Amino acid sequence: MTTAGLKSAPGGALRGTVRAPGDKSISHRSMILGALASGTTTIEGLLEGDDVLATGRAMRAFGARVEQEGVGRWRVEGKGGFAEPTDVIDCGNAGTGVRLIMGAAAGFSMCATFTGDGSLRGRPMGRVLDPLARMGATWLGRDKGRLPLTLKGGGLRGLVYTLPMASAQVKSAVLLAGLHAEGGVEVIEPEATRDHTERMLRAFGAEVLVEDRGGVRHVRLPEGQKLKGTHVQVPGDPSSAAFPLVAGLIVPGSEVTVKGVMLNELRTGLFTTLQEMGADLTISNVRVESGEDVGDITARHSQLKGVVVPPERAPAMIDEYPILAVAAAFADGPTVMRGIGEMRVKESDRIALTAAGLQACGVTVEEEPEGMTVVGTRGGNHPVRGGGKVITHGDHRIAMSHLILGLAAQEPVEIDEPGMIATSFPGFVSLMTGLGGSIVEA
Ligand SMILES: O=C(O)C1=C[C@@H](OP(=O)(O)O)[C@@H](O)[C@H](O)C1
Ligand SMILES: C=C(OP(=O)(O)O)C(=O)O
Repeated sequence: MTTAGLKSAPGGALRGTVRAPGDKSISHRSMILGALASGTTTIEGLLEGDDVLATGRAMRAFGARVEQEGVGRWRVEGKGGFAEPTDVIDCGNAGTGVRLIMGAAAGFSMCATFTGDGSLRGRPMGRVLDPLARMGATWLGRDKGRLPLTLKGGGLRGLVYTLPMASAQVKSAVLLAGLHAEGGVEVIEPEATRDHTERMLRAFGAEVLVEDRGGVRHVRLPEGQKLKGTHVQVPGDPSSAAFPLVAGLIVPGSEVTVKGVMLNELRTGLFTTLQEMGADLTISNVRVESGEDVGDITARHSQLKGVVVPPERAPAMIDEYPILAVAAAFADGPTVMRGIGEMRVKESDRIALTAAGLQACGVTVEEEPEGMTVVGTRGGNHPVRGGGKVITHGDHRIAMSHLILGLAAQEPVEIDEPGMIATSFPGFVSLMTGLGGSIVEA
């Protein structure tokens, strides 16, 4: 892990074709469902980022055999359930990992103690502990359900649960617990969130019933579902593809293609928003891989204009607002982002850090409790200054977003802590330098 900072500098156009790394959400789920299932699950294209590797180690601790067979190729031998772990489960930096694993573990009559890094220990776990407790699980831990905590599961009853916030992690925790709950579970989503758990549960042989009732999704998992190992082809991660694609849009003269990007519409809100801003983004070669639409996306340098992002689009692009804010800095006029309070409880307070990072680079940003407005500098007329030293608080997306900004600004941009980039996008620096970007140790 690099300890020095990193610096990105403006230079020539970015050009080339790259492959998106495996999707993080699907990679976590392939490990967890593989471990819960009976028999063999083979995975291709797994994201070998630190978050997913921590989930793989956790699955071993719960009794599964998890082996790497090649680059991105893994085999999970599930035992049809979890066995009690003999040590603390450390989920590292991964909210997705710990929340989904707690849901899965709650189904079994055993105790498991969970922890994570400093960032994860500060994030709210009550959002999954509340529904799990209603199902009959118990837990002991710090105030407000922060990690570390011990969860005791087993003997769960069914639950009909309306999500109090748009969170695929909470939905997934309830569904995974529901695999071993009397009467099954139903999750009601007033705002649709990424549906990978539903799709993948089906691929592992479970019956999942999804109904849209007046714009509200009802996801029902009937009692008694059994999972069987399967093959998972992990598609490219749109949240990671966002970085080289936005770089292609804001660095003059650029043309960047990212191949194999998942196009699930509950994940592609950023691309829709960029197109509304006037981005030259073209999608080609659309095909279906493991039940998900996948395509190749080409971004050409574009003069963007500011837009109002519909708040209801937030769940489909929640991790992409920091990089959208960077694109918005290069646009003509303000870009208004609202309904994004969830950004404050990610790896960092992403509204505060995005605003602070952009302000350090000479961009005007107005912060709101659940939103922010980035005032674009009208591209060539008033270029983005850059030159900031950005505090990332160990947040990978804050780090990558500001490094992208530095490739298109007038002065280099420095970030303090690049090590965490490996949680979601271990090849980020080499991929960007391969396209012609200048990113070096600070
Ligand atoms: O389910 C998932 O894989 C994820 C859901 C989102 O979190 P929330 O469920 O907290 O919105 C997202 O931010 C995270 O990166 C991955
Ligand atoms: C929020 C994120 O991940 P997680 O919640 O899994 O830590 C992310 O990757 O941007």
